[in-house]
Amino acid sequence: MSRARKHNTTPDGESEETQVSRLLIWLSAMAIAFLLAIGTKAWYAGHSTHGYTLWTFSVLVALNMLLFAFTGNRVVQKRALLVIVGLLFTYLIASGGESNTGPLWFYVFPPLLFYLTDLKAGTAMLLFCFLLAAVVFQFPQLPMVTAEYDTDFKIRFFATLTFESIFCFVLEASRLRARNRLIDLARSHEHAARTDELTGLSNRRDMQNKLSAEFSRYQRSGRYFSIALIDLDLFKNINDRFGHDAGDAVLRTFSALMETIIRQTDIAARWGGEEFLVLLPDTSLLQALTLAERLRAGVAATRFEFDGKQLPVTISAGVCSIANASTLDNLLKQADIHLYNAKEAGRNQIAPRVRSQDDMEAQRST
Ligand SMILES: Nc1nc2c(ncn2[C@@H]2O[C@H](COP(=O)(O)OP(=O)(O)OP(=O)(O)O)[C@@H](O)[C@H]2O)c(=O)[nH]1
Repeated sequence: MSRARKHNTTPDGESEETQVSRLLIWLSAMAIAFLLAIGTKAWYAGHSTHGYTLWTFSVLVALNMLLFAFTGNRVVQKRALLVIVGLLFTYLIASGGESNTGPLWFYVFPPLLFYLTDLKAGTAMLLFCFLLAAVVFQFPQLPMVTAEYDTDFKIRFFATLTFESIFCFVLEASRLRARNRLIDLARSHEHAARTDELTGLSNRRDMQNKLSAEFSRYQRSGRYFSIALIDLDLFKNINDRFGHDAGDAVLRTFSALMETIIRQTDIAARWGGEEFLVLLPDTSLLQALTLAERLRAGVAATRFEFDGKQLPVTISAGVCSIANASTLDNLLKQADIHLYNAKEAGRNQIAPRVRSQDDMEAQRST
């Protein structure tokens, strides 16, 4: 099985590895039934050694199933099954099975190999099996080799098996290609569903999920978090005076600037239009206010330009900590109220204004 297949889930949410496991169980069960039935038939037909050998293989397959049931180790189960099947086919070719029809079972091997291993390993194992068959066919006097096949059979056997192997290889390769393309497509769709196209930040839906996750974490562990709701001031004027493209450029530049200022663990999202929300895990109100102030000052100190013209860009922000809000709704409402207050107080500022902040500014101005 290909490496890429191992970590993926099917549309119904089941991992492919689980599907392979289920298939392996079915294959093993079928193999046991077949081996028991054909072994019994051989035994009744007087080929008791052949019958006993097939029964022994059915016991080995059953033991492998039991081993998997106890250990849950799929890799060992797959490898062991391949070894058992490989030994069985070697025996069937060497002994000829009943009426020299043993090699016919070999046709089961190519699809099974490609399904259980990847293309490279499957091809290598198939080549080894071809070599083994060639040796058995060519040297019937070898120890343990009891069958002899006529030339016509050998040629037809190799020709048809080669055709089947190439066919299986091409099918598996195109299946893998199509599957990888689907996975890439699903990934890019998933990314697009979470991302704001213009700024590359998380979009509102993604932020809502992250807020819910953070709130659950807070409920479980009591670890505080804060949010900052940020709005670009008089953004309509920028659009009106410099054009929509200039407005878009401001949104992009601001997003990039914000990402350089916040911590890696903080998450910034475009909440809608010219509004942004930053989620600050493990952050108190005071720390969040400090970060928001740093952002405000950073924006005020940055030269936003479009088409050689300087654009007047400032931000206002409302900050709130979960410590001051019992629910997510309340947290967002309070941040919105603070943002409104910041706008009302003249824009280019952060709210709430806590005493320490006021004090610092008062100290600075004296
Ligand atoms: N260029 C651009 N403009 C946008 C985008 N999304 C929203 N806007 C504009 O943002 C402007 C927001 O204007 P308002 O809600 O009046 O707010 P404001 O002009 O920022 O004023 P205050 O918020 O009170 O400071 C509107 O003109 C929207 O068209 C966008 O993706 N690109």
